[in-house]
Amino acid sequence: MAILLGSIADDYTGASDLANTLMKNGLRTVQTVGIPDPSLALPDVDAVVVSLKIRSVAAAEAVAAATAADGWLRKRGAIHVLYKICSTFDSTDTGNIGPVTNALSGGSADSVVLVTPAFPETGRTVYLGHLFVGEQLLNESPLKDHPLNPMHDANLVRVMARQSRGAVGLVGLSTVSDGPEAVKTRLETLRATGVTAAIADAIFERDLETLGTVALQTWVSTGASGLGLGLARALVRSGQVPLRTGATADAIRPVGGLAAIVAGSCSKATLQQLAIAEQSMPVLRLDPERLLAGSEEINAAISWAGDRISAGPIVIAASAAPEMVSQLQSRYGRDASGHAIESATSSIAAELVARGVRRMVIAGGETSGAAVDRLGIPAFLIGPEIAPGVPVLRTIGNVQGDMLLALKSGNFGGGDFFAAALAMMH
Ligand SMILES: Nc1ncnc2c1ncn2[C@@H]1O[C@H](COP(=O)(O)OP(=O)(O)OP(=O)(O)O)[C@@H](O)[C@H]1O
Ligand SMILES: O=C(O)[C@@H](O)C(=O)CO
Repeated sequence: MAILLGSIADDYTGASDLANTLMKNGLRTVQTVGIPDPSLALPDVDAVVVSLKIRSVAAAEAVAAATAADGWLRKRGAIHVLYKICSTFDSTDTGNIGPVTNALSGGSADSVVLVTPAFPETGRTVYLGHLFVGEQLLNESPLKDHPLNPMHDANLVRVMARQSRGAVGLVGLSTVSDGPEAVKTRLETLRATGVTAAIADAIFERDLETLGTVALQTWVSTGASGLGLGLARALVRSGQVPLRTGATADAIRPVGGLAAIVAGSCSKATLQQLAIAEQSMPVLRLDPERLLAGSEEINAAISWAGDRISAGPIVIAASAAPEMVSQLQSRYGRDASGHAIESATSSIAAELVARGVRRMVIAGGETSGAAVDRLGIPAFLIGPEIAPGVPVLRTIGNVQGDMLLALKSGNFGGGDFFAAALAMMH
């Protein structure tokens, strides 16, 4: 299998978001879970997105996993690798965007890595290096209360510099608006002053087309789905890939079986979606304290599901409002409580699949990563889009048989997302 574009995503929902964008912009794409086993048969594609679960792990671990995935993608012919990060730049001061970007560029002094989390379709824009989420600066948006990576600084040049070895520069909007040659000149100027990575402003898709054109001429870039859009359009425009439209028919063949939703995301959008789902489906709110205490709460959830699931879709959620999340974290620690709850929600997902669930929506990036790993799913075909950033996924090579999944990033989707997703998964 020879590919043109490779991507390494720092979480699984982000990977499906990017794969969806690449498909919509003309590239045949698959999403793998880690580096696939050589025996896994993958279809012929233009792009592969390798999903990793490295957003919130120690930097050295993230660098090792991303470097291995990069080697695998290059061996398959990738001419460019996009490190897919969150459109809200989720990371901490000891976080991984800087170290992984440095490692993938090989510390090369030849070019400056373009970095932009802009994704205008979901309201993420960057101006003078500052990230806006809708109309709010990042640090004033609900991301300030994120359970794992609270974001307190909207100035991405500063955020990235705190994580990086080399200096970080800015490619401002006026330069981006002047087109690819102006961006290249700016990068050259930055390179001469020792800058190794540059945050690029982008507000409209045309800005991302400019950045994609420039990035494609380099080895590596770092960004969210918006930069994926720019790279895909640049590849198609350059004639290296014929434009292909639409999800593969295979990806949307019905799988039957039972349907369930598992949520561990505490993001504002997910909390609203759960409140709306409560009006039309049975919803079980897990008790986080009891989840941390042992397996009784998991067993109780499975038994609750068993009594209801043959009658229609059910929802099981650990999600809680920011005040409750911080109370739990102050008692048990941020990482310990997050990981224990992810482990519990993934056990619940596995038990549901063992009881016949074949269509599943999982809300939250870390939550999805833990559940997909527990299920041992090796890869996904990309189906139609449910909401911006969230496609229907069909498993490839799954030992439990074919399943349809939707891995929803915490902040994505409208109020009726859960019902809308299930309506597309048969
Ligand atoms: N009630 C709770 N109290 C504390 N932590 C919780 C609770 N419920 C879930 N969590 C943890 O919060 C984290 C949520 O992160 P996750 O990535 O799954 O969602 P998200 O951040 O909304 O999604 P995304 O990363 O896609 O934006 C997980 O580690 C999860 O286990
Ligand atoms: O870019 C985004 O916002 C999402 O794909 C994501 O990574 C959230 O986890």
